[in-house]
Amino acid sequence: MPSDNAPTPLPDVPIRIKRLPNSGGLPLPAYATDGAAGMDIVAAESLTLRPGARAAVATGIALAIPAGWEVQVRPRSGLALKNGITCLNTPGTIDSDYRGEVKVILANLSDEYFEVKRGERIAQLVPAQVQRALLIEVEELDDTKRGSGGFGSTGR
Ligand SMILES: O=c1ccn([C@H]2C[C@H](O)[C@@H](COP(=O)(O)OP(=O)(O)OP(=O)(O)O)O2)c(=O)[nH]1
Ligand SMILES: [Mg+2]
Repeated sequence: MPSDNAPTPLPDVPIRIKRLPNSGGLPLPAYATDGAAGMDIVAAESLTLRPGARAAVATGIALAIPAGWEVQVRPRSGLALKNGITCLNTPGTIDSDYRGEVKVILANLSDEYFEVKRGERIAQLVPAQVQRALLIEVEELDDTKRGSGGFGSTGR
């Protein structure tokens, strides 16, 4: 049971989507369950990924994401765990001004060939609000306890 003080979910962000000529018969990205964070997106082509290979896989869709937002392309854990298939550039970034076909850059980290079948769900899309930075160039930065320590400097 949700508690009485459950936070209000953010409203759905509207994103215009266009089917491209190669999308015939394919479903649009969709949430698999009511609580799914990502919309599963399917491959619009079939291909074979040899061990260690990567490919930009067509999805048959293009988006117009509202300004101030992006869409992240993330791997599916089942493909990762069972087949060693991930998105090489995860999370992939779809810019709000990109109007080309959304592609999923799959990599086969396993030692077996992997068949991507057209219509198979290969990744998931998550919209995210983007905060842009204003860079302020300075001569000196303030001191901190960490300083330039990093990359395991605090121990395991
Ligand atoms: O997984 C991805 C990542 C990117 N893109 C598209 C949409 C994105 O807006 C564009 C550019 O992506 P990114 O900025 O990550 O790549 P880049 O190498 O910096 O290319 P560019 O110089 O075009 O920005 O490529 C995809 O379709 N799928
Ligand atoms: Mg870029």
